[in-house]
Amino acid sequence: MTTTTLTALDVVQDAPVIPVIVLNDTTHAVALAKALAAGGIRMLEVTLRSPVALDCIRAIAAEVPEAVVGAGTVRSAADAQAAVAAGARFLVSPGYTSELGQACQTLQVPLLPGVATASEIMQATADGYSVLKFFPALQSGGVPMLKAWFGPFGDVKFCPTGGVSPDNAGQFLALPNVACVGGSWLVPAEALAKQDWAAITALAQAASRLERAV
Ligand SMILES: O=C(O)C(=O)C[C@H](O)[C@H](O)COP(=O)(O)O
Repeated sequence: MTTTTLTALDVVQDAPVIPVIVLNDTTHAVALAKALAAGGIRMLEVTLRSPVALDCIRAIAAEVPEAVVGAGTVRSAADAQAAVAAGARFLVSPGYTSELGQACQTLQVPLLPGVATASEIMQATADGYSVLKFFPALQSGGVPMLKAWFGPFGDVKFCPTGGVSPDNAGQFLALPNVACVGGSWLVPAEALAKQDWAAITALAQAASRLERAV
């Protein structure tokens, strides 16, 4: 897939789970991306939460062609520009502003905007975004909320993130308006610190085998 053809739907349909990754050590980035891709998880959300996040995105983009690196925790147009300049091929935001939506359209980069209310869904869809991150999913109503949204927003696909785990992922993925889920459990801090790439590949394999309705 090239940057120009990747769509938000491509991002959410590639695998049942998008890993939410926090990296504090640039030297871990390439090995981690390879470990996840080896387990069938190619769409990787590297959060802009650490000072080295952009360097990690740059390294994965340059050295792991089997993965598609994106940036998470994108909060502003400036974040979006910096992430794309580093090589991010999709962006994920915890919330939504029209300024961010406009910036991503100018950058021609797919965005999964974060929403937690009907009004936010209406704002994002009015701006042309129909593949949305539901964040924080569990805390904002979880599965019952998604069922309620399916009525008025049946054309919208969601990636619930926040509080999703192997224990409840199946309940989210069984819904007709859930394309995939996001979660941090594929990259446990302990496994990362120990550079236990085999453990991370095993978690990715299990995640890529989760059944989904969409
Ligand atoms: O930083 C962001 O922009 C985020 O997307 C926050 C993440 O969605 C949550 O940190 C997911 O966390 P878990 O509940 O541990 O899976």
